[in-house]
Amino acid sequence: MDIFERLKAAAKAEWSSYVDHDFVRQMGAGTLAPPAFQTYLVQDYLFLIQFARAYALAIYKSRSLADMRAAQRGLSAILDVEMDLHVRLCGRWGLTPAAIEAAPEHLATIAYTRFVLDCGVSGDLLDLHVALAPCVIGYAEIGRRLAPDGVAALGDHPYRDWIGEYAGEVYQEIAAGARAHLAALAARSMTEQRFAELAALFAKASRLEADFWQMALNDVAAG
Ligand SMILES: Cc1ncc(CO)c(N)n1
Repeated sequence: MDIFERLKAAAKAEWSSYVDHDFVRQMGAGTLAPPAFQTYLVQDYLFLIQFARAYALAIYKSRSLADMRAAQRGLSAILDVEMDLHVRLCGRWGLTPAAIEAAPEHLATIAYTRFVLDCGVSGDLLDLHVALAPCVIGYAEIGRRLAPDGVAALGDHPYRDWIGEYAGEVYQEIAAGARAHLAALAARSMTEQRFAELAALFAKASRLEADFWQMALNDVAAG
């Protein structure tokens, strides 16, 4: 069992509140209300700006070039891969990057991103990567789950672009790389006494992921 499996097992309830969230189920079923998806994607764009800062912080907190390169891959996954999806989809709704960046951040966006940044500022590189893990590895798991028969089988699914992005090979490899790096980092610097502390960080980040989905559902319910 690698460190990621151990963290997931230690935070079972929080993890499933995230990956089995209603938002995810509705998206998979194609029944998710488009305004909820739009709210989510605009907030996610703002979220990714802060997560790019968190990966930049991981470069700063690295003592070896190998750790720096791992963090750089996370940063480039956001800047060169994920952001393209967000810009493309928001563009279809007539939203420019400038308009999205001018949108106010929801509290759920602020809570999650600043929590992760604080883990990095107050802790070490392992704390920071554990706080980042639910994000990158979780979306790969969700993507695979929503496209069990592969991206091609999605047909004209209303959320095929989103699902295809996270189920696709490029993102799956990014997540596998992040998972392998986390395992190497833990093998090098984790003590057993520290595991409970790391599991608490992981559980909190997973809960903040669930709150992020919920924020988009609540926003639409509130009109
Ligand atoms: C909220 C959230 N979690 C994870 C990811 C994956 O990068 C994302 N784009 N947004």
